[in-house]
Amino acid sequence: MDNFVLLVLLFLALPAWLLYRRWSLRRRKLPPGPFPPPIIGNILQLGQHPNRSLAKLARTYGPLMSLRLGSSYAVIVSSSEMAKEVLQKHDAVFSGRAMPTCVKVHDHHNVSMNVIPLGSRWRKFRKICAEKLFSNIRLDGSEELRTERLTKLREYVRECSEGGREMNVVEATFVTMMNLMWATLFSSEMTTYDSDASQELKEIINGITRYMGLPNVADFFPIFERLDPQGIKRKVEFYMGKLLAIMGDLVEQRLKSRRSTLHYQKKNDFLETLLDIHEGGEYDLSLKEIKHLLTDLIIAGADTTSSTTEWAMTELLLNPDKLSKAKHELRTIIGENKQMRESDISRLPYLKAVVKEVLRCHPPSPLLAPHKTEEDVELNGYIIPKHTKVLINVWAITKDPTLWTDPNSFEPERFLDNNIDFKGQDFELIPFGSGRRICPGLPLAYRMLHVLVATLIHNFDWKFEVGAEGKEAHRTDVFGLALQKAFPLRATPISL
Ligand code: HEM
Repeated sequence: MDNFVLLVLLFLALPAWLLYRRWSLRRRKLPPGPFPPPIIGNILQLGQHPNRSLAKLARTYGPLMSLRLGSSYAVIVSSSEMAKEVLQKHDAVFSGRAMPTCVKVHDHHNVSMNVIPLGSRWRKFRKICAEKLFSNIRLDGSEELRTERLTKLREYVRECSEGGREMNVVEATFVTMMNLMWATLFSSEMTTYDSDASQELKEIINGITRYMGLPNVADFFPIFERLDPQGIKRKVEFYMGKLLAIMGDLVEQRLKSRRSTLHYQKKNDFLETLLDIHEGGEYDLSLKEIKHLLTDLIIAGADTTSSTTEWAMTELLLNPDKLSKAKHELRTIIGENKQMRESDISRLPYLKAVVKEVLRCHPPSPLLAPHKTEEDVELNGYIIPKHTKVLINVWAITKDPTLWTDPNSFEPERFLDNNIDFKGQDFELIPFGSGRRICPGLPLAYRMLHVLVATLIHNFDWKFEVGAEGKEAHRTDVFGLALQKAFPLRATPISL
């Protein structure tokens, strides 16, 4: 066929295709959306900051919007009312997971709680998390382990202060957060500040989260899945392999100690609980499932918690009046030179408001994790077909001027005279999601976020220069698995 005939065919096919699309849209009453150019659809409209681009498109097409991303169809939810419909009223239908191609490595896609569909295995993981890992009793039991790690953070900040050293806040919070997680999971210390081990672990976790967060051609066009043209799956396979091997070693060592030590003293951590379940009869939990579950908890908890703490410090340093209020509250209620405990959180309304406001301004998962419909469902007069990818634009909701006065300014005070919380009931603030797929680590993240921020400000002032680039440059973010700061925060602590 020569080029001319091909051109004529294309010329004739395009209007026919447009007519067909209009007809099928009308017939199926899909939500409205921007026109999808042939083949690529609306991919290019996602841009570098999909949360912002989608929020802008939603201003034209409404809170329930259709997009064609390559060969897949997606619906974007952009208002608190629609989020409530999706995550509360029709939760069961919308709680499937759109499986990213890159997690199909080391059999993770068949075992990982983060990506497997609702079903008996997923329910088992969620029950174990809720009852055995993240219940208040369990978390109270492991608090001492976390307090020790916070004391080390305090010592490290003091050392920086005595040496007049500038601190890279995200490095320090990452190490502390990893140590808090490691303490809770394994009652051991993973890394020390400025050490090679901390760099290696950071590289592995950053590698996984960076590559998982990249837009992948193979997700838009499944025919490229095997080819993996951007090499994303190969990279995730490499880093995931390393993390699974670390988990495997920890599990093996613990099993060995449990079996070889005569008067073995049980530890107060998640791994001990998981191995007790594995050896007892309450749930059928294999060693493979334990390794993948631990890997999931680390991947899901790492960047989200440390980047939120970095954002909190950034906003407090950019708003010294808010920093003074938070510090004053800590020093009057907890006392000078004392370390706050997790049980003190409820006595610190301003600190709680700071954490809420940070999660509102900088939700770490701005589109949550992609959901998927399990069957056809009617919503707001439209039909959402089975297997539709559903993105909930939490970022758009937290910047909605009809819900929030002056939504772009950092105002913890907005939370002082109401009970709005981020635990999944108030749909204007759902950084952890809501419904069946709500973040299971929320109770641990809640504790860690408050005590991390408190430890950094309670007994320290901070020398921080905004610089010629201006305040807004410090608020620039990079879209990925977690919404990270574009430039790391550096500031010098001064002991009080
Ligand atoms: C600031 C901290 C955190 C934020 C903002 C956050 C947010 C989220 C979000 C938005 C989701 C997806 C919800 C959805 O699909 O609708 C999620 C899922 C998840 N999170 Fe978190 N998370 C945080 C910390 C943690 C921690 C500390 C852990 C564990 C130690 C954790 C474990 C998980 C897991 C396992 C899932 C997958 C659940 C499932 O698909 O059933 N997260 N998280």
